[in-house]
Amino acid sequence: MARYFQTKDYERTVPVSMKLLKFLWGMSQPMRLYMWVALVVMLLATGFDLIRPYLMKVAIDSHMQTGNIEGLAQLAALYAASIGATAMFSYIQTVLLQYIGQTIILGARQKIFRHLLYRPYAELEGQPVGRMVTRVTNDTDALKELYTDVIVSFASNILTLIGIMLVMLALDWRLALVSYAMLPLMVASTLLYQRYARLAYRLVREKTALVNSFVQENLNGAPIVKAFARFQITGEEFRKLSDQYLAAGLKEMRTFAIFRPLVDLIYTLAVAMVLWLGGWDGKTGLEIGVLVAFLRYVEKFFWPIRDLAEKFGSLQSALAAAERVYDLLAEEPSPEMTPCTEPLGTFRGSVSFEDVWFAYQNEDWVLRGVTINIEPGEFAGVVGLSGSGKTTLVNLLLRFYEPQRGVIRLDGIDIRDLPLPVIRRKVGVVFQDVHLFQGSIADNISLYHQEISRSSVESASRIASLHATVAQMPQGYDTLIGYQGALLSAGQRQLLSLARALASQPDILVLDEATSNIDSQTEQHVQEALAAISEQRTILAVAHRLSTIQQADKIFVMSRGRVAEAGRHADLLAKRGLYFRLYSSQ
Ligand SMILES: Nc1ncnc2c1ncn2[C@@H]1O[C@H](COP(=O)(O)OP(=O)(O)OP(=O)(O)O)[C@@H](O)[C@H]1O
Repeated sequence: MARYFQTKDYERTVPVSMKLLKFLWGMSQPMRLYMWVALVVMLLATGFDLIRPYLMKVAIDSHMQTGNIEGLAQLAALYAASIGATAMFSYIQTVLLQYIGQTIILGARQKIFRHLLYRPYAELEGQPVGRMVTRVTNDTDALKELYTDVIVSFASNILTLIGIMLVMLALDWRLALVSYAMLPLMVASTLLYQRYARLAYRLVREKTALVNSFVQENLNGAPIVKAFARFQITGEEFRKLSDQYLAAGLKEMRTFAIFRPLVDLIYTLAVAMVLWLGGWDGKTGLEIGVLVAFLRYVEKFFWPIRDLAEKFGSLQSALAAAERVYDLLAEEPSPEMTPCTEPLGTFRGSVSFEDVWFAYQNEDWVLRGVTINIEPGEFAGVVGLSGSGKTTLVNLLLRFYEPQRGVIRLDGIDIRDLPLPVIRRKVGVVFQDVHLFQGSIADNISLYHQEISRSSVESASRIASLHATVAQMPQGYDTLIGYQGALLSAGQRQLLSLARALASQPDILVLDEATSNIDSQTEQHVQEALAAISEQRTILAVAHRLSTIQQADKIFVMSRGRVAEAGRHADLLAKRGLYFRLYSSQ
């Protein structure tokens, strides 16, 4: 059975640390009063349920045997009332518990999502999106169960169990002791069940996350799947994952399926023992009503135990989810979490890299002592072969990563001393890969910033040479652009992304291959517009197409992480070095 679950990871039990309990207890804080009320309601529902076998005993022993029809009718009414009360309290209990769970988890889900967004860029970049989706959705759902299904019902089950044991003792202590004799058997099978149920459940969750990631990745990359006719391979890979998911699900089901009949078997044993002892005792005068009531209590006696065992599985999975959520939220907040209290002053716009060394991993240096100086209002170009480190410069300037050595300064201030929100607001960037959100053109330019008015959106769009295209659209700036801007051409998407960077009127504009998909005529317009605005702001443009940066005040030529050459277009051509070769090859 030990090899039943192969994955070692899942053989780990969740340590219920004080920290975790404190975290869970803390999350329930706003709902605590409701939880107490739910416990009372639950006990009332169970109490009305438990009273019925006793009413039956009274009916048989006191009324049927004496022929007291009136008493019997009264009892029948009481019996019916208790059924009604149980139903009513059960309903209230369900609604209340769901309300508690949903409310707690509403807050938790928002916290997790915000936290993920604020994680450092380097960390997010390496994560499969599907796994993060699972954290925000599935894990919070599992956590919800803790509040809807586990905590309160645990307390209620334990109290109910004690209640039943006491009632059984009061009815007939010998029969009670016989029933209790089944407890060790029950505990043993419960423990065994818990062990395998927990492993099975974790396996299912892990496979769920894998399936989610796979579906997400392949649907995002649908054009590649189609263009490279990867239907069959992708289908087969998904089939393998689904098979693993199915196998995990079936393991979980088998574990579950064994447990219930096992409990029934133990229960039947208990009934047989009670009947045997009751029958034997019957000769010495055990009232039939007591026996009937006792048998009902024995049945109910096993309910909370079975429920506890089953809920223990939920408890474990919820704890596993809680642990992941706790670990996630306990991570050091990224500097972006710290709200910016300083007023956003204006940069004059100088940018400098001073002997900057950077490696994404270990000692694989991508930048090797880069020194760049850009004066306020200058238009600087960065060129170089693919992989020479141009985009990395942009990533460092935005503090997506920190350099291992050297300093980057904005207006002479080390950017590590500048609050991130300040940098992000003052440096506008157009990325190589354009990402557009669902919504209209205007929404995508303003990114829902209230302070960016429709007229700012329009003027940014004019500078980006997008206005004429938008003006022709029936809904103008309110035109919906579809999922990831599917309804726009690649060039239009780039122009939109440029307009977005311009709309916030940054002091420093960074363009990473911002015009690579645009025709030369439109590019010419963009160049002129940029030249006009570059009088008030600094522009740093990374480009493959050298025509883009010919007018630049300075051009830096990158080669293998170093600045190999720097100067104006004409001077660099005259040098007949790397820039000349790049230029000649275009
Ligand atoms: N997130 C990352 N993790 C690890 N290595 C990376 C990462 N991003 C880039 N690199 C590596 O860093 C080097 C420089 O990449 P960078 O994107 O800065 O080049 P580039 O000059 O902008 O190239 P291109 O012109 O193709 O955009 C490359 O060798 C690349 O493999």
